[in-house]
Amino acid sequence: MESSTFVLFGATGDLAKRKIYPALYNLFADGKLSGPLSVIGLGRRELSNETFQAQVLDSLRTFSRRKVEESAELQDFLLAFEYSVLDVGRPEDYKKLLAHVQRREELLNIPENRMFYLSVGPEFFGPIAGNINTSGLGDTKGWKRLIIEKPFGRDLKSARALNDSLNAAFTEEEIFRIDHFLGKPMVQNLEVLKYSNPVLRALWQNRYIANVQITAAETVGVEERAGYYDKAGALRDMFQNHMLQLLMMMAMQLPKGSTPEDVRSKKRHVIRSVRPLLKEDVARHVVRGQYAAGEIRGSKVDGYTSEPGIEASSQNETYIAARLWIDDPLWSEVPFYIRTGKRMKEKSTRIVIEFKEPFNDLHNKNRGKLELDPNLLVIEIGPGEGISLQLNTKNPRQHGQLEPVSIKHESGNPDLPEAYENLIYDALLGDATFFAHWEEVELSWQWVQPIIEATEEGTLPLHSYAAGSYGPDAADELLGEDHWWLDEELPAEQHEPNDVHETDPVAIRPGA
Ligand SMILES: NC(=O)C1=CN([C@@H]2O[C@H](COP(=O)(O)OP(=O)(O)OC[C@H]3O[C@@H](n4cnc5c(N)ncnc54)[C@H](OP(=O)(O)O)[C@@H]3O)[C@@H](O)[C@H]2O)C=CC1
Ligand SMILES: O=C1O[C@H](COP(=O)(O)O)[C@@H](O)[C@H](O)[C@H]1O
Repeated sequence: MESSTFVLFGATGDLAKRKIYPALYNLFADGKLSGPLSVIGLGRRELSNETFQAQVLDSLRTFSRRKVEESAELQDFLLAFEYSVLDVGRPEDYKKLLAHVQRREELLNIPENRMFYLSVGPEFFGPIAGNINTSGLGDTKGWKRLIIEKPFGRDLKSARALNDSLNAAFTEEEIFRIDHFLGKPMVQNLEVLKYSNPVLRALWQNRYIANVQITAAETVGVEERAGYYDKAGALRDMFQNHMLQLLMMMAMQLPKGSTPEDVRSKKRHVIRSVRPLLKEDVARHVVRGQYAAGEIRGSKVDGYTSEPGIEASSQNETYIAARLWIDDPLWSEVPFYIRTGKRMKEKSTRIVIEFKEPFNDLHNKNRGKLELDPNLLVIEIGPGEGISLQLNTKNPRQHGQLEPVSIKHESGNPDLPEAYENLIYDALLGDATFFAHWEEVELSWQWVQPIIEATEEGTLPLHSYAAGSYGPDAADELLGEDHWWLDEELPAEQHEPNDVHETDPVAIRPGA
């Protein structure tokens, strides 16, 4: 990797402290950052370099995955951080910044490679990009890149306007749109799972798959983000970006050895093939919910509208579920069920693939009931990572009765790189595989636009669900004859070892 200058807008903010500094430190400690490092932090408040470095150290001590110990290396790392005052709207501050960047490039003999990370509100993205352009910061002999955070627009129109403003200063190849779900190790593993396992590769299609369920359930509520969340809701906060990205990653098919552009083009194909929703049909395919008071793991919690900063009359959704189809020969007639919500029973992000059971249908039709449990492939994305496959087998201790067992692999490694580490590393390398391309973002907004409009026009009801539950009952109806696989029904939730050594990374466990 060539060395570069990391210019961080929003260096005094929450995201920088919780995610960006720890990610840079972990990359440094893992020996992944080659050459001299130069980080220039920016914000409106006045800070000396020493105070800024002390703040960075504090954030590492609090949030870093790796232990932070006094050492010469740690001192070197901290000395790479310098601070400049910059107000987004003041052109003269960009001139000062350019001089600062150039001084450090010369001193440390760093080529003119510049990474601009915008960890600030989206209203600043356009003005910053414009000022990078006009100040000369963007005229480099090396590369320049832009990392931006979500939210990327509020709807299709604003996302397009935002993209136009970025394109005035950066090409699509230079823009790295962070979706931290794409940095999660298991999400990055999805494609490898498919192409390196002929069994899965063969089964990954409508001939064998009955339905796919993608869930991101959280136990937390709105926390301290009332101002942002009450305007965003689950649709903008999670669904339009993270959930649809998971759908694309799950459904695309790639041959081994594909390039980053292949990955993005296959993802575009998936999202482009998702059957469009008509506004008048939204209520048949989408369920919105809001949490009411309830109990999570034995503790009583307030309802959404009693949370600090939320209006008692708020109609914002904290849960959303949708049923959709991909109009592609590989996936035709396979329903994809997607749901995400706050204050749900368990924290879990997972994909469940339910396989077809033609044998069941045959027996049901001809001879009554056999009722085999379906084969399930469960991909746990977080908080723990794992893969399990539920199969049916005969239990010799129960008169040969058929019962499900699961073959399970848990990564079992708590020290995996975090999403931000993976993504910042890739951006520094210029590898855009796990970043959202503009067309993916635009097509995602296009798909959710009728949901936004139906919500605004009041034709999409808001259902209540008790905190600590699985979401509103209406979301069950969305599945017709299928049903959501609940935490306790899935192999990943079975903890009784029974004949199996607890520490086996790959083990067969008795099923439900
Ligand atoms: N926090 C999180 O977990 C996540 C955040 N994001 C996104 O990341 C971005 C940053 O979020 P977060 O760190 O939480 O926000 P904060 O409010 O904590 O920080 C905002 C930062 O922007 C700077 N800033 C604000 N106004 C100006 C200005 N006029 N000129 C220059 N700098 C300014 C502030 O510095 P100062 O006050 O010194 O000027 C501060 O460093 C947002 O787009 C957010 O949506 C995305 C995912 C998760
Ligand atoms: O982007 C967001 O993601 C988090 C959930 O992320 P996870 O990595 O903890 O699963 C969510 O809480 C937040 O509302 C949303 O903005």
